Amino acid sequence: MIHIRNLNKHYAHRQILRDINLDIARGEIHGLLGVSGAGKSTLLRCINGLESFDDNGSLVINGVEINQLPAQKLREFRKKIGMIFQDFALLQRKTVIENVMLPMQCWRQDMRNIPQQAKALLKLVGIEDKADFRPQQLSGGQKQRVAIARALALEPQVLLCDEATSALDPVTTKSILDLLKEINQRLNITIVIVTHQMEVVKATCDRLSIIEDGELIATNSVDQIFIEKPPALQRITGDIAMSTMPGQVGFKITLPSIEQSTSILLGLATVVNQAFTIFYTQTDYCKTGAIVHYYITTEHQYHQQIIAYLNSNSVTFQELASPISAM
Ligand SMILES: Nc1ncnc2c1ncn2[C@@H]1O[C@H](COP(=O)(O)OP(=O)(O)OP(=O)(O)O)[C@@H](O)[C@H]1O
Repeated sequence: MIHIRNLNKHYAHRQILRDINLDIARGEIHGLLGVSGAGKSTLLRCINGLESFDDNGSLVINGVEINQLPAQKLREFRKKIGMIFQDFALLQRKTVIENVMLPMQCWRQDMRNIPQQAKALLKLVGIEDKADFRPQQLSGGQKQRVAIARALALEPQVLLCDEATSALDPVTTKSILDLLKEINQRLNITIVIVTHQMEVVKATCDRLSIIEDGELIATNSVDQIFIEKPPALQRITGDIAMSTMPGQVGFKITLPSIEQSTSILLGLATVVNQAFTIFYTQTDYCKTGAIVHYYITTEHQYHQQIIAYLNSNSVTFQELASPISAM
């Protein structure tokens, strides 16, 4: 659906995006995660055709190469891409339904059907009763629903979300994310979500890319990224470095479900004669289920048995730093 190859972007002499290569499948919800200034929004604007990029790069959406597309063709192409923003970008002097009708009026569709189509969109996003309100009479979540309805007005194939829930409280964020998932399922729209909120990615996205200083550092399914926790993700989450007590060995064990945890931990207890302690646990609730990270310590004599046991059960693990070996 979206194929990006060797995409570089400069502002004046400063390079903002570096050799981005990324494939996003039709119907996927893809997250772009990174710290502030990493280049997420710039990449989103390139996908939307709002920003140009270096000549040698390629960005193909639904079979159309958009690099250097003539202006009129680009305008036509952009009809198929909807976008929503953190600040909603609604016209304050127009009513809710007028905001939703605007893109259809601009593109001169059959004017008779427009009010009916706009009402259907408001129903889809759950605010048909607010059609005649003005944006300032709505809550943040309701405003974002209007923005989503307007973004869907031209029946886009792709919906781009730029920090769309960053200004919302957790409960409203969840309701907007649920709506995006419903739209993705019902309309089979490909969704790209730019965010710095880890919970948004976990709850909503199928796959995830991490951007750091303009470079795409990691791309994978969300659960695989949270199982592997590459250093780029740890830099965003600010994970604390755990170490063991002197004379002990420590491991971070990652298990892809709570059910699997029980059997692995029971097996581990047998291997070390029950002599281990779980001193910290952390759970990542992803769209596909819970990924649990256990931090354990045990006596040094069990070091090799634990490694053999974890390897034989294909468990993802990391050894924790030991103060003894560091001395
Ligand atoms: N129009 C512009 N002119 C010059 N530099 C720009 C422009 N737009 C963005 N930048 C720079 O490009 C870099 C990436 O910005 P971008 O907005 O893409 O980052 P981001 O990851 O989306 O950050 P945030 O999460 O804060 O929105 C930043 O250093 C920013 O200062």
